[in-house]
Amino acid sequence: MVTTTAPSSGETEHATQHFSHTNHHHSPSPPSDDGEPQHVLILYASETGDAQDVAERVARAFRAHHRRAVTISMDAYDIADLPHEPLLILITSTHGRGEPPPAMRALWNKLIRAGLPTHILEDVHYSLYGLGDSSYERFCFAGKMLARRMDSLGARALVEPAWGDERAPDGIEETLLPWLERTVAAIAPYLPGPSCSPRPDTELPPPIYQLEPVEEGNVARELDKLRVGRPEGRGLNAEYTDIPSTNADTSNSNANGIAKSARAMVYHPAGWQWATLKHNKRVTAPDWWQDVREVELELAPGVTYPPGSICALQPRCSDTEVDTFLESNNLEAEADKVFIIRSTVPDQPLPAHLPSGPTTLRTLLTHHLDLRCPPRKSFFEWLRRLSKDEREQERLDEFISDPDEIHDYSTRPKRTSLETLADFRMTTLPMSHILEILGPLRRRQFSIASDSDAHPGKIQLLIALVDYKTNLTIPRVGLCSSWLVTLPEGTRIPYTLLLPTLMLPADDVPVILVGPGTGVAPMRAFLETRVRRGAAKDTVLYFGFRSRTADLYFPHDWEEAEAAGAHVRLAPSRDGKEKVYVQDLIREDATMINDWVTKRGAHVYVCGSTNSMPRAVREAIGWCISSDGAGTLSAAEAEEYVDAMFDGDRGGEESW
Ligand SMILES: Cc1cc2nc3c(=O)[nH]c(=O)nc-3n(C[C@H](O)[C@H](O)[C@H](O)COP(=O)(O)O)c2cc1C
Repeated sequence: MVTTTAPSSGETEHATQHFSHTNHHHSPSPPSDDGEPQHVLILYASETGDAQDVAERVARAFRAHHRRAVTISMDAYDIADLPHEPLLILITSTHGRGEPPPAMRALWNKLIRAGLPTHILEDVHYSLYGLGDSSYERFCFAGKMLARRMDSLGARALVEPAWGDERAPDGIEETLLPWLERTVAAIAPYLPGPSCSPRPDTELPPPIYQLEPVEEGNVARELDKLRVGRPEGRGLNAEYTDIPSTNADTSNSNANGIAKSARAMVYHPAGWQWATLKHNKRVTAPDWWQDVREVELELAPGVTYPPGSICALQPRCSDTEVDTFLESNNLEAEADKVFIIRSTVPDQPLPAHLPSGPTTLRTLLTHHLDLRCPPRKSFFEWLRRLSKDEREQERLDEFISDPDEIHDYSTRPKRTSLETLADFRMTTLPMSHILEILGPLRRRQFSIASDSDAHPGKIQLLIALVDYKTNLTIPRVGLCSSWLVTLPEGTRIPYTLLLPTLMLPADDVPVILVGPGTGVAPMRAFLETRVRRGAAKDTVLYFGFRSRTADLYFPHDWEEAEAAGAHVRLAPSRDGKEKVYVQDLIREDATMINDWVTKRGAHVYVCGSTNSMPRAVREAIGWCISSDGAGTLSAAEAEEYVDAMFDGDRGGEESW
């Protein structure tokens, strides 16, 4: 919402400061002596890894054509360089309700400032690919907005933008391949390189990372280099932090001294902090099908956060899975050797998920790389390049040529990369390419369930242990939640805070909060804030759950909020003869809802783990304000009214 609004005129003043014409020294591609571009720059914004995977595939396509390509996440890019990028590829997904992924937000907010000269990007030639899901109302909206803004600032599209739809029968491949072909054909001729035929897809390319060994005596010195004078901005945006002893991983008794010193460090990107796990208690009944945890983290003194903030946690892979990987790829002897990762591609900074100081393969597999992610097409392409077994090659060719095969084999049953490797046991991953083949271990985001002032120095979360069955024999469990539930109290864990996408209005404006299941987490934070600010009587919470004895979270808080004057409406769907849902209770309160919405400008926030619930809530509110309920509007007018609330800033939805 905030990120997609039009620029306000108040921002005009400093708008051009972000696009310094003289600031060339950050440029990843200083023009060569004759001014020709040396590489194509691929800027991507990705939250769950798809757009990053596409960016790397695009870079490999250019390299296969003997052209240089540099990939940088948008949040690690200095926008001052943008006007000086002659050849640019932009790749972004869309999140929220048609919003840019967090990695695009800073760049986007600068791009939409009013007062930017309309020719500021006139030297930029670009090609753009957006990823999305057509079941969302605003399909590929972030990519579409970005393309429009690039054009309005004078940039020239070399190729028509294309949109990848994960719902399409062939997924994104349907549009990606033709777009990629056109993009390479349009851009490669401007880049230096031989005109010989491209490297075949099945040939292993030279590695883009070099693993430079570090001698035992130099580990501390290399770490100091990182600590002292750590440069700001892109490139070295990581730091090392000693893991407190409760977190020390002592499972590998073979580890030598060097390995231990490196393993005692866990990298975390700039902006991450450490918290102590204070509580991790199950709040669903012991015999209930779902294990939901109330988790409390204690923060460093002085850390506060606005209501509605999100807490991101970096999970870790289990020692057993890491050992399985090492063993099946014959890499046990390499596991604890210390090295520094260097990029072999000129101007290519290390991506944020890779540590810029000494590390080991074991550390990388535990904290940085994802062994659980269902393999994408690029993973099968890598296996095909590495495979020497004819039968496996045939099977891999089937996967590569038919997106349906990948969907049935990995996406739908959520087969992990590790399990896939076990199926292709004749093919092993070499140390030289592992960092390219395995994607980043992604942070997981949780809505904070507490108000910062009501719980000073604490973050409370409500986390459901994700486990479900597919057609695979071993049940699937979520990496982050399964890791969290094993942690003893007192464990130190890294976290970062993301700003809210839903924001409370002024205290005299009524607020309607709707949160079934664990979707109640941010609603509980909002309710606490409103009670603390004396706005309880103008706040109503609708909380849906199955049964009072099984999954009624935070029961005492609801009593306290009611005592303070708030309206708390509980909807247990299985306790009575008739099922009760949040939307039923909203209809029961038609008079109040109509008054609050149509006369007092109420805001509505909805959060939950289903796609149909937000629509049902909108319909219920529409009914309340229509002449069928307690209002005066026709059904069509009421629907339009509610949609306008959500399109503007009076409504917010978060679903997953
Ligand atoms: C919470 C959530 C919200 C999403 N919202 C939208 C949306 O509004 N429009 C859209 O086209 N795609 C939407 N998507 C689909 C993503 O854009 C798509 O899954 C994409 O492949 C993710 O790429 P990434 O992993 O690089 O972030 C959403 C996905 C999630 C998980």
